[in-house]
Amino acid sequence: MKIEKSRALFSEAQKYIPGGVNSPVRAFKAVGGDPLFIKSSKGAYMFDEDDNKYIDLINSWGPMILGHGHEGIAQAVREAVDHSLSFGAPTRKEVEIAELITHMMPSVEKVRMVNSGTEATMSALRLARGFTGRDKIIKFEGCYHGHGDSFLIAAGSGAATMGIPNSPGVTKGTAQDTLTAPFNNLKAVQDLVDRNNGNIAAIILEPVAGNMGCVLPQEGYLLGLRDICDKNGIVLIFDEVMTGFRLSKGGAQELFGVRPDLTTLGKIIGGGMPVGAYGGKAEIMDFVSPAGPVYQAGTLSGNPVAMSAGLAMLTYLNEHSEIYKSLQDTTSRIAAGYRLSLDKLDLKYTINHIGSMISMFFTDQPVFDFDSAKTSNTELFGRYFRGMLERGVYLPPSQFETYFISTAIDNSIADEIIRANHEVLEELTVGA
Ligand SMILES: Cc1ncc(COP(=O)(O)O)c(C=O)c1O
Ligand SMILES: N[C@H](C=O)CCC(=O)O
Repeated sequence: MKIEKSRALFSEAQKYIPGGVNSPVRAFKAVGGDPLFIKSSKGAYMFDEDDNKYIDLINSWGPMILGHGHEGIAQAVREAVDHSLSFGAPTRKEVEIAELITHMMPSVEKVRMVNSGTEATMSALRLARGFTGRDKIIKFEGCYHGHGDSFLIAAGSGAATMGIPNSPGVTKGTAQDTLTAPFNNLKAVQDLVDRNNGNIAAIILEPVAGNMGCVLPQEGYLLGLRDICDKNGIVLIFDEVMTGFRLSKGGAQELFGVRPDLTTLGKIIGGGMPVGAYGGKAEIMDFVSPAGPVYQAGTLSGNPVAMSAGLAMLTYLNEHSEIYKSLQDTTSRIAAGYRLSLDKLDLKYTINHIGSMISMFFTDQPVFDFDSAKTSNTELFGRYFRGMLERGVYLPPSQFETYFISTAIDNSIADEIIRANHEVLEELTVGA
């Protein structure tokens, strides 16, 4: 594979950008080799600066549910740009998208737009604290909620990949207000709540974790958390930055039938543009300024171009809910193909999947929390990643991420992925 142009760009990039990238996981540090510089994308594919073509299983870390360059979204952006890039004043599109979000996700009675998932979770947390008058929060080991200080404790995603789940720079004062528990362990949460009686403002989680690889909630887990929150006056926050409008029209909360108090949303509601949002019960949301006392603001929040892209995307999803079944079928086809290869090669790796999210862990243990995710052989994952890349399949460059399937991946592309997976596993097995 020729990647001279990407290599040259990476070497230039390192002179001006820390580590040569604008988000750590992109640097390929966990998998080895040089990162690829991407020039364009269309449908299921991305093209790098050296004109190599890849089936994209990152899909911009989630938002490209409809694949790259969806015409409806692109057209909405073109039209918005013709009107303005930004006003810093209210617009009709903000009202329309807010109304649509509350329709698609009924637990969200009111919603505030921000510019990223990080902003959404930081703001939701401040709101939960302001609303309850309490300081402490509970998050789960291996869950990632962006890079806000309160969340860089036992964090997944890039923080886990870089081996810095607890980042320097977070003050002891902040860290002590973040309590952590293992995912899928209700007893651990109950113990924390009992030991910190009346001091917990919020429990925040990814209802399906995507940032330690794909990890599903066990039967009754989300309902159990709902119950603990109800009994203790704690605000339950579902971070649906990855799962909202991806796992179903109404997100993971619809799929599992559990209603959080607040929900955080991100990249998906911008159709790929930089957007985030937090919303939930009107009673809580009315604590946000200027309706209430909890301050939160943003010059570019509700940006008209981003709102137009998001509105086009959500409108499409709302009107085409049949895509969720087809995404699930494609993902199941890939999982079944992978399992067949594992059987043929007598390998016992673990595959977790739901809807259009899927991960393979290089471990024979079931993966249900961060500790079990960490039993995966990450060095082997690195070799697997490189093998897949050489065969034109671009996976997230870390074991602690999820692959995202888009509607642009049809059965024949899914079969290409399955074939590449088989070849690479066979090669790794022979080479072992
Ligand atoms: C579940 C979750 N929450 C929050 C974030 C933070 O979003 P952003 O990277 O847009 O700040 C991410 C992704 O990075 C995420 O996956
Ligand atoms: N897992 C993260 C987002 O969902 C990865 C994106 C990033 O950190 O750049």
